[in-house]
Amino acid sequence: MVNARVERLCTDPELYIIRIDDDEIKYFEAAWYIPEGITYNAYLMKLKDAVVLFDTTKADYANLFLEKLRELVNPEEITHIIVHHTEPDHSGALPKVLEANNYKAQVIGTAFARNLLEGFYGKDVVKNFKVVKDGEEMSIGGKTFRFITVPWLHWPDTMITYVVEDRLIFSCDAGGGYSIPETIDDSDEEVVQRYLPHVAKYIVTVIGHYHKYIVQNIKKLKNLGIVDNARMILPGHGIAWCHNPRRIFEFYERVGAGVPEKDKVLVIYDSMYGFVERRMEIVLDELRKLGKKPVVYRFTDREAPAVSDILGEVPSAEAIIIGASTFEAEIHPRIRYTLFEILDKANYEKPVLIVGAFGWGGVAGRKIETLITRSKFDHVATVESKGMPTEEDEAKLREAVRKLVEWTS
Ligand SMILES: Cc1cc2nc3c(=O)[nH]c(=O)nc-3n(C[C@H](O)[C@H](O)[C@H](O)COP(=O)(O)O)c2cc1C
Repeated sequence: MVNARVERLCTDPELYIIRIDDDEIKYFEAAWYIPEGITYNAYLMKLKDAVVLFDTTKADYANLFLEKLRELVNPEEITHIIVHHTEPDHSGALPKVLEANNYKAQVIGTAFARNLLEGFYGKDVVKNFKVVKDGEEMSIGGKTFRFITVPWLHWPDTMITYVVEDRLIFSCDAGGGYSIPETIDDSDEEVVQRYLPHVAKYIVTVIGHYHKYIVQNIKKLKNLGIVDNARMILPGHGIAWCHNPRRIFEFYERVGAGVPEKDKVLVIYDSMYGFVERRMEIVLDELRKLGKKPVVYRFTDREAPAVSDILGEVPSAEAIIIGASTFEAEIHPRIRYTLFEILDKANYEKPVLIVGAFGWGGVAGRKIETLITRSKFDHVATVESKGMPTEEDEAKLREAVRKLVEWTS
């Protein structure tokens, strides 16, 4: 059941989180399988003469959101609504919130956000809209609100808000992650450790297409001197970083840059009748002999892992091994789709070994090789042969694995 949580994050300023815990969603953006669910975080700040709402929630949960909002404030008292990013998981409830507010609040966002909101919800939501530019400051309720654009993190409309006197960063999607963490903030290390892999999965699936902008935009915020001093980083999904806020942006930088975990080799393959599988047994044996720690995802007639999970593993891999069978003169469809998404969203400089099996004419290995050589990945070798691997094939596979491992050292 979808739940809502409201908690006070601090007393000075008086700041609350309204978190909708969505455990009913299956495919985020109708694409990414997330059985772990997701949260949509909005924040409410009560100041001397102002009440500021930072983002809202998904349209489906507008009534639940309003119910929780009313526990904190009469919606008509909201003076400002800051829209960091118009994707409807954050803006969907805005029309209902504005209706409950009698359109009294000023809505604040970038020029792009204004356009998108009008396109999504009509003219009413933008009739009291204030366009802000990069670096612009506004005095609200005695505090200085600085708006900083972070374009393509992950839409053109995206910005963050920095409340200068309190050193608070409201970062919306930047700093977010999948899953429904047990805690609201980062006070429990075990919760954080369980949560971080969901952050990596979120980064690659949602922001991955623009991953160079992750590093670029975080650098921009660091150069402004606001990250090192931040008291809290408050994202639109997942954990609110109230204790060690820098940690989440450091994690984002590592994922954005594809910093590998020592010895982790990501192995992905399909096998219809076990021929690719036999090759991968040899590959895995050689990898383990060389002290590597393979993480394996396989598509067979019994299992089909989520591509979103595979994507989340790419940034921290030292190297990747892709095994595929030739299927109707093409790469097997499962691997074709997985590879398409990896190249689009997790295109890193990492060594790749390709392993192929075919019946009457090898195509998959060569096609993968063409795609890999055109990407940022480094092509180490392609070992492709017919049916069941021979002793000669086995020797070639072991040699190729050794070459791959040397590449990582
Ligand atoms: C639906 C299907 C389509 C296939 N298409 C081709 C093909 O176009 N060219 C080819 O050489 N082999 C083709 N094969 C044969 C497989 O590539 C070959 O048997 C390979 O060893 C399969 O490995 P696997 O059982 O691990 O998937 C096809 C097999 C199937 C079941």
